[in-house]
Amino acid sequence: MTKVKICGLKEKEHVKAAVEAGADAIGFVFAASKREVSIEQARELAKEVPPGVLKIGVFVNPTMQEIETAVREVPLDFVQYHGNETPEFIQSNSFPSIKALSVRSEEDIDVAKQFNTDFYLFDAPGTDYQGGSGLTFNWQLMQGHSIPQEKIILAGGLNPTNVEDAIKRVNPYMVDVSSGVEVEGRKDSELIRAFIRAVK
Ligand SMILES: O=C(O)c1ccccc1NCC(=O)[C@H](O)[C@H](O)COP(=O)(O)O
Repeated sequence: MTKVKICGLKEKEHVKAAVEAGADAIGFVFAASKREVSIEQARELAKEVPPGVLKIGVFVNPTMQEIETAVREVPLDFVQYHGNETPEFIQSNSFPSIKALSVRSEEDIDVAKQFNTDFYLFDAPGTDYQGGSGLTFNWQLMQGHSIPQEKIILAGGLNPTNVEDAIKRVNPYMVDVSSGVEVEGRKDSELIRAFIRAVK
């Protein structure tokens, strides 16, 4: 069954709603964004996440020190690189990793092969921030690549209505959502539940 990551959580009630509804991963954004949280906030939110649900820290061009501090203090299970990090930078540490790639063309999907990471998160290009735009990209571009399906996380503009179709077309290991479970810029517990229901 396709796994689900609910990203950009800032409030305990939404972390609880996601966990209770069966989320497999929770994302905390440590980058310039309306969804940004501090290490202290994330540490408090993480207390609501039981073992078995992954805690993923989202970073944009972080320093190694920033990553190490967050991994230790929250603590995090995965580091999601959502900026222009190089393959060498990502490989210079041993943290489980996800490399986010903005998809405009088939070539953008091939870029994944340069990175030795646990997962690739294919996303629409950012608008206001580096991610979390709420826009979809052309899923047709995900046909015919040679990336192992079990390494693919699909993101970008997913919501309770379109996620079933997205899964049928792309067959990802995991889907990721942020804007699609928000109302007026704030997470919504009912939409979180509806999204997870639609996936499962
Ligand atoms: O969500 C953000 O605000 C964000 C800001 C800066 C870098 C990454 C960010 N989000 C990363 C994610 O994993 C989002 O869930 C992903 O981009 C999908 O977002 P959406 O299209 O809003 O569902």
